[in-house]
Amino acid sequence: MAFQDMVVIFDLDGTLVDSAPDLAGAMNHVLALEGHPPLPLEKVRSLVGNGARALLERGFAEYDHTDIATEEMERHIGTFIDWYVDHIADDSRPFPGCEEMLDALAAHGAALAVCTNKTERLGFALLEAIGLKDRFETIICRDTLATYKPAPEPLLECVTRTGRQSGVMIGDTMTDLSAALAADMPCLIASFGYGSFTGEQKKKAGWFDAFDALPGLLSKMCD
Ligand SMILES: O=C(O)COP(=O)(O)O
Ligand SMILES: [Mg+2]
Repeated sequence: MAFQDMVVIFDLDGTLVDSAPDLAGAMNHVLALEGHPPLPLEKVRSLVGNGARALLERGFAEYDHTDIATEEMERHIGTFIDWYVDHIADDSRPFPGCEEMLDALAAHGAALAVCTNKTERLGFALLEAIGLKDRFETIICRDTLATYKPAPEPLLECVTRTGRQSGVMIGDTMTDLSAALAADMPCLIASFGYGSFTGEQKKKAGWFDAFDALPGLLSKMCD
């Protein structure tokens, strides 16, 4: 496989972008309205990876606030999203070396894609706000297709849409690794991301500690 045959598919939260500060802001806004104290940033980081609903459910669960009625949860999600849209990149930034790494991969001829479990509304807004949106040939969000990660289809769709022969998933949580395994695609995990993995799960992915290592790792996969 050569770079020209490959689409490199990036997860967004916790992989390209350190978005936890603004996600924490939105979550703590909702929690405060319900009389709960704010959760620390480190805790929120560990809860990100499956979309807004799962994030809120996990946040409320930290206060043993479970069995929330569907209508009530929809209201919380609405409040969360309204706040988050207004603050989407107050403190969210690409992880160090992100732009340089994307430049290097593009220069090698790789196609670049995003596959995120954020909805299109939030995913596009975040990528636009941090100036990365135009770098990607295709962006697949949670509501772009009928299925979302950990289903394999969104990853396979990135390959189809870019017309490349194969894809490599770059992510930070088990959601990304499971999707890649289901799509029979190699997966590299950012150690600086938000995921947690068992020893067995760790062995199923390649790992990198900083973006400057990524072009070299991918180039080895091309050999
Ligand atoms: O917003 C989330 O919870 C997940 O988003 P990601 O798929 O880009 O990590
Ligand atoms: Mg992620």
